[in-house]
Amino acid sequence: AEYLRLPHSLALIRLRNPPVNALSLAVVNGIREGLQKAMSDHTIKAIVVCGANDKFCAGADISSFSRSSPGISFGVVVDEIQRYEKPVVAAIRGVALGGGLELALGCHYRIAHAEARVGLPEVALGILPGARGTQLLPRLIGVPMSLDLITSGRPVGADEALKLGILDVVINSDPVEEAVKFSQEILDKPLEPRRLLNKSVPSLPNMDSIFSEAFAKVQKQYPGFLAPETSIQALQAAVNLPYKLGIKEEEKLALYLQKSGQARALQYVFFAESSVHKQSPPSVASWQTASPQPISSVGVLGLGTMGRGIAMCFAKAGIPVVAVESDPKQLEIAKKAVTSMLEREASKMQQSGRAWTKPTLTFSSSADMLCESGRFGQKTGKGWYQYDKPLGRVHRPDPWLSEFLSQYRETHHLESRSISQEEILERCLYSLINEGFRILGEGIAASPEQIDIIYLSGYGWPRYRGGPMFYAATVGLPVVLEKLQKYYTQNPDVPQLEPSDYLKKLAAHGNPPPKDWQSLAGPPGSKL
Ligand SMILES: CCCCCC/C=C/CC(=O)SCCNC(=O)CCNC(=O)[C@H](O)C(C)(C)COP(=O)(O)OP(=O)(O)OC[C@H]1O[C@@H](n2cnc3c(N)ncnc32)[C@H](O)[C@@H]1OP(=O)(O)O
Repeated sequence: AEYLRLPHSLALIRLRNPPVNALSLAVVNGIREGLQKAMSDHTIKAIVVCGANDKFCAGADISSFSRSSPGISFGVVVDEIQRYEKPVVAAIRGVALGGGLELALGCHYRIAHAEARVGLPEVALGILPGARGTQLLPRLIGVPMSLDLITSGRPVGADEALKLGILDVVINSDPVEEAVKFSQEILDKPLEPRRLLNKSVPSLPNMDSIFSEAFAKVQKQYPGFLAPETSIQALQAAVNLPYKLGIKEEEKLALYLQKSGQARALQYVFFAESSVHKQSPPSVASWQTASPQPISSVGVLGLGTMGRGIAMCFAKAGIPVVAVESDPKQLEIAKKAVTSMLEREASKMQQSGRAWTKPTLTFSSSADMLCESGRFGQKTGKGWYQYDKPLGRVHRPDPWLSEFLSQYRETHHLESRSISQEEILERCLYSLINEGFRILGEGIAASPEQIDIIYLSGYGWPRYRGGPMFYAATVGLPVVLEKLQKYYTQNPDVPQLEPSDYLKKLAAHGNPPPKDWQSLAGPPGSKL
């Protein structure tokens, strides 16, 4: 941060850390030194805080989160500012987010440009506004709006922020110039009413129900996410405890979130999302040089209009298709439709004198066998389980199924054994992850981040787990490798379990983070 003496006995502290003036340790120290200088200089009467390059501050430097504990010591700076005996005015352009808004809340006044945006988006990173945000915001704008803004993390525009009371002045001109004029006008005004830490949270008669509704809302809206619920607990502390104890509770809850795997995963996702926008396919891949890959068989999930069309395309190309449809009615319709399409195709080809080779089109029989026995699942009260009643939801094991499975095993010469939840999870996930390593090694996927973002945005993978490749790094690559080796030895007929060379190469380096994988594993192959 830079310190400048301005005319009219004013000091200017300008945050400078491109591109978004994030709060690194150096920036925080700079702010503190600037403030101390201004306080000890008796010729300085007021201080304006602003950001360089048309941005106030986008909060803590997310890239350094793994090295420090964000928020905690910065809260002390925010309190110090409030207690200063000279007015401190925040001049906001661009964004004041996270720690950036907390800094502004510490200031005695906040002036912003009409196009500025302010907010506390910490929940999106798996943390909470831990530098006094959860304690100061409700003192300024009340509990209901603080709950809304903190649990959603949504930033608001300057006009809305003015209405809510977060900002004092919104202008269309330069906020620094405005703050300089404004500072001179408020020099004689008492600072005590501007110190949020000495205010109490506006009380409401129905506070308990406001909080219980907020808990219910976030559980429904963000299932599995820890940060929104934990933020509500911090806001409860703001209501129930004096400031001194409230900030201790905020610190405790912030630490709990920082240590959770969710924070690490969500911070990884923040950078992964921004990097996938910039990445192009691996350098070896190009539409000009790409050659088709051999396809030996195809699986189609779902036999609606699209699924049938896709199955037909492959069948017509002579590629074996396995199609799975769980809805028995849809399956019947699809079988008839596909058969008649194939027959039409065959007769067309016969008429044109071309040879017709019957394609292999196999429907999975397991669900059929149950349905053929009248077991349509919950709707008939029987399926893989028996239910309390048709359409009932309470299920219990069915002796009929044990008999069915034992016959099935006999027919297919399968040996029965119990499979733990752990094995199910590992075999499903690690084979998926293994495929991820394979396509990285082949140069088909540009980066682990790309695979992860596809899983987060396209396959409902929980954002707070960071995607399958990040998950592999969380578990540890040597562990993933060892487990795959074990399962492959037990199931040599399942090629998906054979550890990929790319994974082997990386695991030889221990457990490097995803961002280092490509440099460690060397250039990808050229399958594309
Ligand atoms: C020493 C400890 C101090 C502790 C202080 C107290 C702790 C408080 C907790 C927090 O503040 S958590 C952080 C809260 N802030 C955010 O979540 C903001 C995240 N950023 C954004 O929403 C957007 O980036 C933006 C600021 C609205 C700008 O969006 P725009 O579309 O204009 O640009 P981008 O491409 O997104 O970003 C440009 C560039 O900047 C990097 N970046 C953005 N924010 C941060 C950040 N907070 N920390 C580090 N880096 C940040 C972003 O990754 C881009 O970088 P690139 O290299 O160009 O890809």
